[in-house]
Amino acid sequence: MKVGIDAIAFDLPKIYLPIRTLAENRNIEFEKLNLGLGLEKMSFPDVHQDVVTFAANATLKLIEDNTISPAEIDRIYVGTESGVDSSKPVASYVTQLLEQKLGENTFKNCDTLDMTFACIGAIDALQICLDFVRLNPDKKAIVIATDNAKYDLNSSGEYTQGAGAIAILIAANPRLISFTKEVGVSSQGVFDFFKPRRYFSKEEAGVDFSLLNVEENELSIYKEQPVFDGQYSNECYISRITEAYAHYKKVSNRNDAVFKKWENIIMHLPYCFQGRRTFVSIYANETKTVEEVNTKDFIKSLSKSEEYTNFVQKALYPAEIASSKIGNMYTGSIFLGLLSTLSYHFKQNNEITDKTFGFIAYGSGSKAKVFEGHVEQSWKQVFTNLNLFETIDNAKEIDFETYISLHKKAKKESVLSPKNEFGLESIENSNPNLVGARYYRYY
Ligand SMILES: CC(=O)CC(=O)SCCNC(=O)CCNC(=O)[C@H](O)C(C)(C)COP(=O)(O)OP(=O)(O)OC[C@H]1O[C@@H](n2cnc3c(N)ncnc32)[C@H](O)[C@@H]1OP(=O)(O)O
Repeated sequence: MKVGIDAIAFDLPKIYLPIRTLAENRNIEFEKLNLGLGLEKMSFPDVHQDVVTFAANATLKLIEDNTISPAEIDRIYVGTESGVDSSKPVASYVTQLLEQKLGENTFKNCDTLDMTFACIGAIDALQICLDFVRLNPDKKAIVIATDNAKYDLNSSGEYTQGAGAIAILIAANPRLISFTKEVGVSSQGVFDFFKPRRYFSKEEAGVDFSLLNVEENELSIYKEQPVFDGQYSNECYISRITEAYAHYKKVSNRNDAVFKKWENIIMHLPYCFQGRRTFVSIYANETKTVEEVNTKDFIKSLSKSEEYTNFVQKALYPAEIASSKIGNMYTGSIFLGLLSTLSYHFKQNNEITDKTFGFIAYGSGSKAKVFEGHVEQSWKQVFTNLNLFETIDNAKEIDFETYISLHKKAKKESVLSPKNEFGLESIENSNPNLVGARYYRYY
């Protein structure tokens, strides 16, 4: 029996800052960001948007566009590293919101959960749900990847920002992608990118917690932006992925260059060109002699060669298209790559049924996973009304001042008023039993 992704939906920010605008204001060469890292636009959440609204909107679309009966859904598992609460999961906000539209108690018997392991949390959720359906073929699960990839102003992560959610339906005999069981894994505990809990005095926190009965230094917050070392995080990404690829060959009992069977390679993309800049090591190990690979600057020159550029254009480019215009989505990034790749083939009218995709996931902290998926016969049916590229191209450009005021949360009015979507309405600050509760509604 095949198990995998039966349907997919997304919700993305509707506003963006051109990378050229950011480059000009930060005094960074635009060519470095555009030609060197592949960046074109940076999507940014509006005032009423957060990881909850992205997740709820994507899931509502998934359910409505695919006429899924909510009663069929046994699990809703969310992968996120930017939750809005340290205890109450995003999943519980999502079911609460969906019930506003779909009816009270719709998800009463549905198992809901958040999973966090930086950018790989939604892949972990996917694999747990795949196993669940393998054991219970008559049941279905929804996995949601939702995040706001927000970095400090003026940091080297600033130009890689992005946000949004992707929701997928996991089922037996899927229409889109079926997955084989083998998974290559590599993990190592490191501090390449993390979001530590920090303790604050009431004054430092700068928030009115007067209703809470707290002592000095009892307030702790997670900063939305990570602590990170960019170049070290790149090294960890490359090491874990190379190791997970080797492990994948071991667990799947293969000695050949497995990537050669992959029509496309769908990687976690923290920015557009990270995949191509990394995969060159695996490409070299699999296709060149040890002497060549160990020659000084060999990998660097291979990465610029016509041979490798042609390979990138065929295998990796389709997943990069959306990334260059959205930015990082943390957990959602690998699923955006899948959407982008399938949308590309749909637009080109390519026949890719039965083709194999290689999936390469990474989460800081750190862990990588490598596995394979096969394109199912009815994939085009799912893509008929998805319009990913059109949706991205319809986003509204914002200017630098608007971006800064959104980043600093100084802007109070949405750039684009919410319409036909869930939006954040208010945050409780008067009832002591509910301080900090977030209220949303369908606009
Ligand atoms: C965060 C996650 O989601 C989890 C992860 O994956 S961790 C791994 C990735 N880490 C991150 O994304 C953390 C946040 N990002 C960052 O800190 C930084 O963006 C980064 C470390 C990823 C990149 O650092 P950077 O200093 O901006 O860029 P750098 O590594 O020097 O590369 C610049 C590229 O532009 C090229 N370049 C520079 N000037 C150029 C020009 N004028 N024209 C063309 N190309 C140019 C350089 O040659 C280089 O490309 P190659 O190495 O392929 O030759």
